[in-house]
Amino acid sequence: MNSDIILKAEDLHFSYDDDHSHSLNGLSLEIRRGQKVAFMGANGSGKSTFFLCCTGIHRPQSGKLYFNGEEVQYNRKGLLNLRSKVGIVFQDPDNQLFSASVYQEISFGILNLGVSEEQAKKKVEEVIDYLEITPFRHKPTHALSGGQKKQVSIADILVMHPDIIILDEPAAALDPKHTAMVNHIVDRMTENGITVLMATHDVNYAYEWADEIMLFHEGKVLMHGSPAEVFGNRAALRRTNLEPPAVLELFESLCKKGILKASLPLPKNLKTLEKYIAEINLNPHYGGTKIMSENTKKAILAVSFGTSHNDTRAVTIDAIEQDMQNAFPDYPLYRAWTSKMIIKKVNKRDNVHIHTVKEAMEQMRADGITDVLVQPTHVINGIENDLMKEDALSYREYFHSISFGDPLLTNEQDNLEVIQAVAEEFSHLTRDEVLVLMGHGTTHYANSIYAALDYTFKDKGYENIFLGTVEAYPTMESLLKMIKNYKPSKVVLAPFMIVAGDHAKNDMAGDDPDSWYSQFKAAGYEVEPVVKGLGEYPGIRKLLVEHLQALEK
Ligand SMILES: Nc1ncnc2c1ncn2[C@@H]1O[C@H](COP(=O)(O)OP(=O)(O)OP(=O)(O)O)[C@@H](O)[C@H]1O
Repeated sequence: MNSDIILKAEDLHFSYDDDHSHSLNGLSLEIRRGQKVAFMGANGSGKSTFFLCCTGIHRPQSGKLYFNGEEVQYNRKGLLNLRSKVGIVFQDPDNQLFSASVYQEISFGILNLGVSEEQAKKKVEEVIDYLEITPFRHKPTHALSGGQKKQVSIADILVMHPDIIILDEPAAALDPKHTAMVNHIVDRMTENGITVLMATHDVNYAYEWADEIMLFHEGKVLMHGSPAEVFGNRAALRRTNLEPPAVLELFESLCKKGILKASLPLPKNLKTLEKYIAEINLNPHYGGTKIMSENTKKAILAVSFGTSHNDTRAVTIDAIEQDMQNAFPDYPLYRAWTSKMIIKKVNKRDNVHIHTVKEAMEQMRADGITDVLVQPTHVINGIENDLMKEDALSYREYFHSISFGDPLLTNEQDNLEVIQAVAEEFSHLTRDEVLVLMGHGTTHYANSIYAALDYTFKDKGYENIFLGTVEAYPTMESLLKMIKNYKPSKVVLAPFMIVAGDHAKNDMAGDDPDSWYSQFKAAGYEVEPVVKGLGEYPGIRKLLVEHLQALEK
C-alpha cells in the first residue's frame, strides 16, 4: 500500500441491529497522511458510524480497515494499538468525560497505555498548558462550561500523541468565541502534522479549512475531492442536503454580473473576496480588477453610428479616430459602427466590411487584447450608446476590463465646451444672422439635452444660435416660431451630428419641400446650408479625445 495512505477502508458494511438497513453500505475510502479532511453529508449518512469503526468501538460486519498499511485486528492488542494512534473527540463531551477532575480526566488514557506516572504527569501538564486549560484545571469536570468541556475532551486525545484525530462536529453547541478557540486548536494540530478528520455540517468552515472533502451518502462515499471540486458539484450537494459556501455563491454572482473576472482564483473566504472587490476600479471599468497587471494589452475601440457617405466619413469619423490614435500611439485602434444597415450598404457598394461592436470585441479577443477602452462618437447618452455598451459587455468574461468613455454631451462641462466649439466655428456670423443647428433627436429620455443646450446657448450670450431636431423636440415648428421673433436677415443651417450624411444633405439642405432649407426659404428667409459634421470641428474632436483620455487617469 502507498505509504502516503494512513487510513484505508475497503467495502465496509455495518448494521446496528443486524437487520437489513446498513449504516455503512460498502464504504471504501483512503485518507492521506497529514491531510485535513472534512466529512460531510446528510444526517444519518454514516459519518459517526465510520468514525466509531476507525477507533474500534464498532466492528464492521464485513470489509477491511487498514491503518498505516496494516489490516486492523479486532483483538485486544490490535485495538489497543489502534486506540493509541487514532483518537476521537465526541460531539457531546458528556459522552466522553467521566472522571471527577480535569487532571484525572486527561491522565486516564495515557496511564492506561502503561506510561509511568511521572511521564504521564509531564505530558498532561504540557497539554494543559498548550490548550490553555490552566484557569479551570482545578474545577470538577461536571462544573465546566460546554466550551471548557470541549477543550478537556480534546486534551484527552492530544495527550496520547495520536497520528489521527477524529473530531465529530467540534463546534456543535459552542458560541462564536469558543468555536473560534476550537478552530484555533484544530489549526495547531494540523500544523503539527496530525491527520485530522472532522465531521461538520458547516459548509463555510469546511470549504476554507479542509484539504479534502469526503461526501457521504447512504453509508458510502458519494464524492471525494478538493473543496472546489466538491462544492462546485451542485447535484452532489443537493443529494446530500448541503448548500454551497456563501463565499462561492457571492463570488459566482459577482462574476456573472461582470464585476469580478471568473478567471480569478476561487476565494477561500470572505476576506479574499473583500480584497478582490477592494481592488476593482469601479468607475467606469467593467469586469476588471487590477489584480492581473502583467501582460496587459490595451486597445481603443472607436464606436460610431456610421455613414455611407465616404466624403464626410473621411473628415469626421476618420479624423476623430486619427486624433484618438495620436493621443494613444501605442494602443491599437479598432473601429465599430452601430448601424447594421449602413454596414451592409457599405459592404455591398464598396466591398468594405466594417465591424459591429460584437465583431470588434471578438476580433480584439482573438488578437489577445486584455483591456478595452471604448470611446463612442455618439452625441448623447441615448439608446445607441446603451445598446453599444450592452453589446460590448456581452464579451466581458474575455477581458480584464472594458471601460467606456462618455459620449459627447454628458456633463455640464461638455455642454459648455460644445457651445464654445460651435461658436468658434461660426464666429463670423453677425448679430442679425441666426445659426440653426439640426440635431437628430430621440424618444430616449436623454433627448431633453437638446432643449437644454438650446437654452444654454442663449444663456451664454449666443442668442442667435438655435438647436432643433429632425425626429423629436425641439421641432421645426418651434424653431420657426422662435426665429420669427428674432427677425434675422439670414438663416445659416448646420447639422448638429458628427457626420454630415443623409440627414444633413437631404433633411436639412435638400430641395425637397419638407427639408429645413425649403421650409425656411418658404418662410421668406435667406438660407445658407453648411454641410459640415460636428466631427470636422477641432473643438469637438478634442473633447472626444479628452473623454477617451479620462479613462486612463
Ligand atoms: N446507536 C445506534 N443504534 C441504532 N442505529 C443507529 C445508532 N447510531 C446510528 N444509527 C443509525 O445509523 C445510520 C448512520 O448514522 P450516523 O450517526 O453514522 O450518521 P451521521 O452521518 O454521523 O449523522 P449526523 O450528521 O446526524 O451525525 C442512521 O440511520 C442512524 O439512525
